[in-house]
Amino acid sequence: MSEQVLLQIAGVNKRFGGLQALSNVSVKIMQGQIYGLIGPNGAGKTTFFNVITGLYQADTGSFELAGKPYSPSAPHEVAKAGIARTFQNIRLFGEMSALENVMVGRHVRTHQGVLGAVLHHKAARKEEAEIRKRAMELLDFVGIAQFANRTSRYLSYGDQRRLEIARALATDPQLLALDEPAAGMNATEKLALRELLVKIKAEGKTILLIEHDVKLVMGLCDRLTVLDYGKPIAEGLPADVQKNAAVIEAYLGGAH
Ligand SMILES: Nc1ncnc2c1ncn2[C@@H]1O[C@H](COP(=O)(O)OP(=O)(O)OP(=O)(O)O)[C@@H](O)[C@H]1O
Repeated sequence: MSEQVLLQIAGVNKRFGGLQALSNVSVKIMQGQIYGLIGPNGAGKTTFFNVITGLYQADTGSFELAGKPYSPSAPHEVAKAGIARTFQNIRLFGEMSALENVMVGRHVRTHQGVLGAVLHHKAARKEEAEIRKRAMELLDFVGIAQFANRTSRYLSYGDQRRLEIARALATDPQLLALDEPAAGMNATEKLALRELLVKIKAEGKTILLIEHDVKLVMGLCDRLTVLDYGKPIAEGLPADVQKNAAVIEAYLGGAH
């Protein structure tokens, strides 16, 4: 199988006042990989996600997705370019049904404007039916089709996380960026999440994963980068990173 680079990011710096939150961070993620980003609290992982998804502007850095430069200047532009993300703190539309949440995600890829939808043009109606169908398929794919019509805030925590992933997948992303998807999950939910991520990978998607659960990261990721105080201190295969002295010192040897 010929390996292709999907995401290449080089030389990212980001400063908040006196704090250098990211120092010369670079990653190269190959198509179809699950790539992990780990590090102790405050290491800069979420800041890096926010930079690559357009929520924060980097001070420096170059960004390439599938061989094309992209400019992470605004979240909707990033979604159009083919990156979808979830958040550390779940951000669903709580009063909307599970199905509606996924349909909203799908709208990034649709053609009829808001006006078409409002006026219920024939083409808009047809597109809406297609969106609904695809959204149902995605709910089924993540394993919560039976809750399609349930108001999303009444879903269990694990199912809300699955719903967030379904909504992100609805944009047909080339890269799915997950910010601590296992946070707050019990062991059974984590196991199910792991299976879901393996299934998403099997569909040919590329995943960038921030995760605190080291066992999950080590078992799932093809490669990973470790950040500490905003600096990359190791990069490579999980088995090698696990043995790296700087990593053990900074992270694995501590709370884990
Ligand atoms: N908007 C901001 N303004 C000022 N400082 C910020 C901002 N966002 C993040 N920081 C700081 O940047 C550093 C990196 O934070 P970040 O949230 O990226 O770390 P993290 O690795 O994701 O941590 P955690 O594992 O706890 O989520 C921290 O010191 C944090 O306080």
